[in-house]
Amino acid sequence: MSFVVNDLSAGYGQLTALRNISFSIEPGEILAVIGANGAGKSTLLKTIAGQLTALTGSVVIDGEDVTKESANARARRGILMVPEGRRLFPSLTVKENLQLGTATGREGEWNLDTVCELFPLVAERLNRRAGQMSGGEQQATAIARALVGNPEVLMLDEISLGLAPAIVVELYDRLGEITKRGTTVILVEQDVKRAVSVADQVHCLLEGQTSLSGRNLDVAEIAAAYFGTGH
Ligand SMILES: Nc1ncnc2c1ncn2[C@@H]1O[C@H](COP(=O)(O)OP(=O)(O)OP(=O)(O)O)[C@@H](O)[C@H]1O
Repeated sequence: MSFVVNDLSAGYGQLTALRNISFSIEPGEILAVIGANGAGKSTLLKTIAGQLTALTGSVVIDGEDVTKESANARARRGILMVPEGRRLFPSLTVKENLQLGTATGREGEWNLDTVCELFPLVAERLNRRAGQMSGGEQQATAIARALVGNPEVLMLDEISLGLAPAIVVELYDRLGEITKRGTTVILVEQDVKRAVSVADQVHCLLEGQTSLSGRNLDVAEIAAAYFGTGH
């Protein structure tokens, strides 16, 4: 499955928050999107997911242009996002939250049993209300909820935000299990070192535009692009 973003722009009313972003990802690769607060990272993910309308450009999965499709239609194609802040239903149990993730109707390796194997801390808490769990447990549940929808492209928006370092390491450790099944991962991460350590490609945004992108970039170069001191 190929995934291409070409010349994508988006915004809010008068504000163009994202300008002319292009990249392509191979199956099973991880692309890290990095940039300072307000750089446009979440806007990029929301536009790919279809929650925001693209002003220019296209999102193409497996040769099919989905730019005009609704967010639900894209989810049925396997373009799924774990949003910043997780957005679980706090009064529902973990299991009920996971069951909502199957609404994509997609067949595949991921189901309640396999996500529980991947995240034992989710397995132990299936009957707990989501709102009663720790941030790390909620984040694992949010990722598991997206996985049961059997994504082709899994987008993760700042999964480490506000979590204890140990749980962040545990969550990142699981990414290999996800990509080895061919799922492509796009992750937004503020921690440049962590992003570089897991990603095959890095895409750096500065004020809505690409300041640097590619493979095998070094951390100093990325840091310069992140802060806009690279040129
Ligand atoms: N719902 C919205 N309405 C209006 N402007 C918005 C909205 N969401 C984001 N913006 C603006 O769009 C720009 C990009 O924001 P975005 O959330 O994509 O950045 P980000 O890189 O994800 O930052 P953060 O790390 O703070 O989440 C910012 O100037 C922001 O203020």
